Amino acid sequence: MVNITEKIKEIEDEMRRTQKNKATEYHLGLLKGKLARLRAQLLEPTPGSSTGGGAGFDVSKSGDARVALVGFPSVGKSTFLSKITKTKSEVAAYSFTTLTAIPGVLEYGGAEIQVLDLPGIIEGAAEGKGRGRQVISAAKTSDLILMILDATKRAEQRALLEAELETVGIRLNREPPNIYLKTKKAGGVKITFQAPPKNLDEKMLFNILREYKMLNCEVLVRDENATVDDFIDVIMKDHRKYIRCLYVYNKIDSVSLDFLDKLAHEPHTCVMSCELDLGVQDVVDQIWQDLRLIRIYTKRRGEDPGFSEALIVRSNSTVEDVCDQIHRSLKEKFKYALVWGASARHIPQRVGLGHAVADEDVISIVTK
Ligand SMILES: Nc1nc2c(ncn2[C@@H]2O[C@H](COP(=O)(O)OP(=O)(O)OP(=O)(O)O)[C@@H](O)[C@H]2O)c(=O)[nH]1
Ligand SMILES: [K+]
Ligand SMILES: [Mg+2]
Repeated sequence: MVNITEKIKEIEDEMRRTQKNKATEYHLGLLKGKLARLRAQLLEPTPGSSTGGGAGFDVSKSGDARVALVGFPSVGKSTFLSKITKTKSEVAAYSFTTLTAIPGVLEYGGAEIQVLDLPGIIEGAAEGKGRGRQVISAAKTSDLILMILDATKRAEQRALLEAELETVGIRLNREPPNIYLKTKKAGGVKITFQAPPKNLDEKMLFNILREYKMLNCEVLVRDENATVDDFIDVIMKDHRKYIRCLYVYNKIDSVSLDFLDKLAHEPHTCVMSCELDLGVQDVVDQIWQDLRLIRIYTKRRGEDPGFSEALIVRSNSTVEDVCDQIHRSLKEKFKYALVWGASARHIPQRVGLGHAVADEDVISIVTK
């Protein structure tokens, strides 16, 4: 493990020493590729060690979605968990009060959302400082990252944390790059650009593919703005995770109104004070929106829909997913469904298994 960390340092140093210009562009691209590979290795679990590698905390997933609370020490993660769930996680003024993952359940609109309170992380977490790697692994398994920030601390805290998550392959509030890559058994490398690329060229991609020993593959770059980093993300796609992130500034009781206003206008951002109970419910509402979960109410023929109990499915779900939520074998008996609500073109609309559902749809399933 030390060995890999040293190698990473060496490459990082070399990249810092190398001036950025046309002549060094290919070399830098190659170094980036090497770096991404080493970092992925660093996160592989090492056999025989219980703490090392990418092992997360031993908390099994439960409920309809998982939200991870990530932040520096003492920003108020445990205070927030204790406020929005029935779980009491220890709160104190000193750093590293929380030493492991503490799960709580947030009930919202009939859904159960698992919220994970995590130990604070510090700069260098991705390289294994503190419990950083475990925290980051837990964050990687979540559907939404809540980055809790202290409104009274320096502004760079957010960029520092983002960099730590970025280093281990988490991509916040971003879509996967629009690059198609398919490995083949033979035929060499074929690279096509849909439009003239602004930041890439064929030679650069060849070099990087060779570094990854990918000698037979087809590449189609659809995005003219794609970068070397995007290309590496596509190659390393098994190690990349695209997760939504909500930035939450806590302790706004201790900052000026002007500053508060500035923070509140940043994208994907909420502000709150757990101490004064300000904005906490807004954060909870935003969590629900960002999770993009869908509530489906079912209705039996001739009866009113059961609004007291919702079935929860993920965004982009279909009637088939709804059937699977109800019972594993239901879709074998499925004839058609009637849908009332936002996804229906007329009311009710008769649909098949492939119909995409929307939040608060009412569905009646008719079986054979
Ligand atoms: N002024 C102010 N203090 C707060 C607020 N929320 C939490 N605190 C205080 O901040 C300190 C740290 O709170 P914790 O909830 O333990 O923070 P944490 O992020 O869980 O800390 P670690 O587990 O050590 O990483 C405590 O003294 C809290 O009382 C707030 O809204 N305003
Ligand atoms: K603390
Ligand atoms: Mg804590």
